[in-house]
Amino acid sequence: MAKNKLNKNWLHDHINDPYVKQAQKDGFRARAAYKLKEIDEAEKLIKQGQVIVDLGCTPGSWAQYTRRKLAGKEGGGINGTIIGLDILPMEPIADVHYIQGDFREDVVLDQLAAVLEGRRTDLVLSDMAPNLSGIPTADAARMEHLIDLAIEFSQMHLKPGGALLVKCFKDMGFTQIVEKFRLEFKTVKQIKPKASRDKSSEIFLLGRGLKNPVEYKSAQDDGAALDI
Ligand SMILES: C[S@@+](CC[C@H](N)C(=O)[O-])C[C@H]1O[C@@H](n2cnc3c(N)ncnc32)[C@H](O)[C@@H]1O
Repeated sequence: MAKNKLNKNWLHDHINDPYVKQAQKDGFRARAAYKLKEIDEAEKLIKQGQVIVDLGCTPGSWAQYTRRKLAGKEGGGINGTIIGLDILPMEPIADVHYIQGDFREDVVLDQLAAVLEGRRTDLVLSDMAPNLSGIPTADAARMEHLIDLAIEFSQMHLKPGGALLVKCFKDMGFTQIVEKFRLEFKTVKQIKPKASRDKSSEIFLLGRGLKNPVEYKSAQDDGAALDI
């Protein structure tokens, strides 16, 4: 199909999408908020007082939803901690600690660890998706790499009873990713929320309860890069 026609079809679908309209009404920056809302309502993931890490947070609709769930009744601050991370800049959201950086870099992992100050998290969310090259094997490898890193991060920073929710694509190394989840988590669930477009192969994996939590060590703790 010609590129112009594809763009027109996308625009038509976008304008008529009920979740896009709802997001505008509810003040969410993206329709993606409803994917997290649906999963959260079914799985009871987000609770007051939690420490939550939101990987790939820009433009911020998951962080907005999470913030609303942790907000106090009187509309003051939040009861809990939200840390968002993305390569791209994000317009600030009150009470959300935002870090700009690439999750694949050790220095960024150390920044996240510094903000956590030794606290283990209750919930790690990852809606990260790599820039696609159009080469299926390369794209699957990039997706798998991001999810491997999210699993490693969870082993080091999740509470033993915590949960990791990641976005996957059925046509991007999905079987291997499910296997890895089963190795690392006590329960694993596949979830396709209604807000996730039918024609997309997008699916979410929810892992609960770590089988092999490990202690966090920064690259510097390993003595890897000292130049003195
Ligand atoms: C689908 S968007 C996330 C939408 C977000 N959950 C929301 O509700 O607004 C995916 C995000 O993942 C980010 N991303 C992709 N690779 C990343 C990486 N290596 N490190 C950090 N962020 C990354 C992208 O920049 C993009 O903003």
